[in-house]
Amino acid sequence: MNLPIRPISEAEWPAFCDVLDEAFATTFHPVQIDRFKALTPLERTLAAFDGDLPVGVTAIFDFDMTIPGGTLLPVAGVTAVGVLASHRRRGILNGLMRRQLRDIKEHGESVAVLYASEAGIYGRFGYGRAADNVFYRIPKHGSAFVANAPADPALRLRTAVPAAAREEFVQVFDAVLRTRPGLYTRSPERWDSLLADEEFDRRGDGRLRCVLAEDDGGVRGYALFKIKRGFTDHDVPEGEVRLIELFAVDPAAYALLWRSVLDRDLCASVYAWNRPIDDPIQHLIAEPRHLNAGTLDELWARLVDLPAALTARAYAAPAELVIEVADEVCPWNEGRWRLSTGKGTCERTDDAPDLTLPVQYLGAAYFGGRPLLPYAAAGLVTEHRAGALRELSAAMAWEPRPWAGLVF
Ligand SMILES: CC(=O)SCCNC(=O)CCNC(=O)[C@H](O)C(C)(C)COP(=O)(O)OP(=O)(O)OC[C@H]1O[C@@H](n2cnc3c(N)ncnc32)[C@H](O)[C@@H]1OP(=O)(O)O
Repeated sequence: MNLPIRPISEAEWPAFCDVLDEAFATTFHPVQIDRFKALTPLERTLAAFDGDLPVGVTAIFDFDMTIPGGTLLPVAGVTAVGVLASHRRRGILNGLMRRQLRDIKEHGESVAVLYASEAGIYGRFGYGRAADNVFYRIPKHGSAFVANAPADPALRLRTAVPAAAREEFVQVFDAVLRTRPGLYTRSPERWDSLLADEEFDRRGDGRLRCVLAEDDGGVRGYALFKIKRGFTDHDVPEGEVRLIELFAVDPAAYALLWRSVLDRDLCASVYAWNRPIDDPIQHLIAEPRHLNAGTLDELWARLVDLPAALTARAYAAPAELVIEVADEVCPWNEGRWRLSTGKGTCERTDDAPDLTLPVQYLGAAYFGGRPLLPYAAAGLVTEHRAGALRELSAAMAWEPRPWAGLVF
C-alpha cells in the first residue's frame, strides 16, 4: 500500500463521510453527519488518498476512560474505520492502523480503545478483547424479583421528556463514571448524540423515553428506552421495551428502574442489548433463565505506551515479574519489562522473562475483565516460571468488570 496517508481538511469532510457511507453500506442522514462532525476533531482523522480521493479513513475521539482503581485515563477512541470496496484487501487498513498508532503515541495517550464491527479485524494490530457485554430478552411473565430485592419507600418514579432531564442524566452518569473501568467521559456533543431523537432514526421503535428514580434529595437513577409497540392477531399486547441505558447510584434505585421497564403496560418483554457482563439484574431476577442472555465482545483495548499504561492502573493483587512482550506493530513496546505492582513501576530489563506473550493479551486484560490462564491453555502464551501467569492474571483482574456502555 503506497497511498499517502494524512488528516483530512475541512473541504474533504464530505468525501471522508462518503467512504464511511459506502464501507458501512449505510445511508447517513445529513443530521447524522453533522452530529458526527461535532464529535470528530478533524486533526485526528486520517485518510489514505488515491489521487485526490479518500479511499480509506479513520478518526479518533478524545476522552477519558476509567481504569482499574478509578483513575480517568486519557485514551484514543478509535472510530470510523472504513475502506472502499474498490480498494479492499490491498493493505490500506494496515497502513492506517500503523500510522494512527504512531500518532497516538506522539499525542501522549498510552491506550487506544475501539468497538469492532467484526471481531476478527483488530487482534493483528495489537488490540485485545477487553470487555464483553450481555444482551437479554426478558419476558414480563418471567421477570419476578427475588424476595430480598432492595426497596426504598423514599424512592419514586418520574416520567420525563429525555431532553428536559438531560442535566439529571449527567448528574447520575458523572456519579457512576469512576465506579466501573471502561466507562468514559461524555462531552456535551456525545450527550447530544445519545439523546438525539429524530424521526429518521427511530426504526419503528417510537420516540426516546425515560423514567427517573428520585427522592426528596434529588435524582438517583434513570432509564432511557424506546418502545416497539405490538399486538398479536388476537389483540394481546406484545410491545417490547428497548432499553438503551440504565444507570443508578444505589441498588434500590437500580432495582426500581428495572421494575419500571419490566412492568410497563402493553409490553410483554424488555430487550437490553448492551449491558455489563456482571449486571446486577442477573441476581435480581428470581428465575435467571428468563434473562435469555447472550454475550458479545464489547470494548477492544491496545497498549500504545506499555510502561505508561501499566503503571497508570491499580492492581488487585501483588505481582513482581518480567514480561517479554511481542509487538511488531508498535516496536517500542517490544522486549522485556519488569512489572512491580508493589513499587508501581514497569521498567525495561535484560533479566530472564517469567512470561512471553503478544501485546494484545495485555490489552485484553488491561481493564480487568480478561483472565489470562485460558491463553496459556490455548497455547498462546509461554510461561517460563510456573505460576507467573496466574500471578499476573490475579493482579490484573478487577471488579466490577469493565464495560464502556456506549458505542462510539
Ligand atoms: C473501529 C471501527 O470503526 S470498526 C469498523 C471497521 N469497518 C468496517 O467493518 C466497514 C467495512 N469493511 C471495511 O471497510 C474494510 O473491509 C476493512 C476496514 C475492515 C479492512 O480494510 P482493508 O484495507 O481491506 O484491510 P487490509 O487490506 O489492510 O487488511 C489488513 C489485514 O486485515 C485482514 N482483514 C481485513 N478485513 C478483515 C475482516 N473484515 N475480518 C478479518 N480480517 C480482516 C486482512 O486479511 C489483512 O490480514 P493480513 O495482514 O493477515 O494479510
